[in-house]
Amino acid sequence: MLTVNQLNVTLDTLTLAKDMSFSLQPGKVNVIIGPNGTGKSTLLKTLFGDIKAQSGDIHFFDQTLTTKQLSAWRKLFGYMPQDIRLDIELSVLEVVLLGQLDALSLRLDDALIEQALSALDKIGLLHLANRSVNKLSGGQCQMILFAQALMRNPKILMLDEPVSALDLHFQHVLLDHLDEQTKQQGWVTLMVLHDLNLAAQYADNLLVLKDGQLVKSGDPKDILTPELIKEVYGVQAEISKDSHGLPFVRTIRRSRTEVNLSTDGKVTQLDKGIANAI
Ligand SMILES: Nc1ncnc2c1ncn2[C@@H]1O[C@H](COP(=O)(O)OP(=O)(O)OP(=O)(O)O)[C@@H](O)[C@H]1O
Repeated sequence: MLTVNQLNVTLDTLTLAKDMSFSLQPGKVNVIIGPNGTGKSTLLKTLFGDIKAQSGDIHFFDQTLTTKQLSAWRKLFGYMPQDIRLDIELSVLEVVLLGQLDALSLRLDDALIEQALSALDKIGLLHLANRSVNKLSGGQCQMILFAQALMRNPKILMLDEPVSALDLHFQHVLLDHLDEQTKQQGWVTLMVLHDLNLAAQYADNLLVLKDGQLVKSGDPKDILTPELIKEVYGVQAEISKDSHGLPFVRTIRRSRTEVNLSTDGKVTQLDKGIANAI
């Protein structure tokens, strides 16, 4: 179990985690949602030990995150940060193998190569194995980084917006594989998603963040409501059920009168207010 107790993180003058506490169970997919700039990536970086919290503690069963034992702590993780570009002269297979960097420092054997090829095969990208990564599309890069994170054989898998560049097909390939492996391997999986419908379909546990605070957490079926969406995003939404009985969120645009668009396309006072809020 990954446990966070009374976590406080401030960067410059911004409070990005305020007395945050939660526990994440093995074998469960946990999804963080929340507005831009609210501290989602900061939370992942703090859990990974990239950002130091002002106070609070983080445990994985009997292991504790400390500066002294950072490298042992990081061995627990497969971590796919946000928006990484692969601007290097390596093949896809080599980049996936880098997920096993610790093993590589000893020896690169056939079993490791088989594992890397099998990881690519399972996500439908075996045909790219010998391609140079700096010639891949943005979505292909994202899938390759996912395969690399899987190669770590992690206990904790963290992904920051892993489907942001993916088409509909690959969104589901990645998330189905993630869900299946999380359950089979007993990983603690934690990812950031912006798409509330994907979050509702794949989260066993949803963590809703706003302004560095954990506003709500739980089963999406229980906690996703129009009121919550209005509170967190300031957007009107309707929620129905999909064919699996999962919440389906439909957001509703503001009327033209509300938006108060000027006919000549100039930004109005109301639009400026929205831009400032962002
Ligand atoms: N190292 C840093 N020093 C100072 N401020 C930072 C630092 N890293 C991030 N921030 C600020 O902290 C805020 C939260 O950033 P973070 O990346 O955690 O947001 P987020 O919720 O992941 O947003 P998004 O959905 O846009 O990716 C932002 O205002 C960002 O500018």
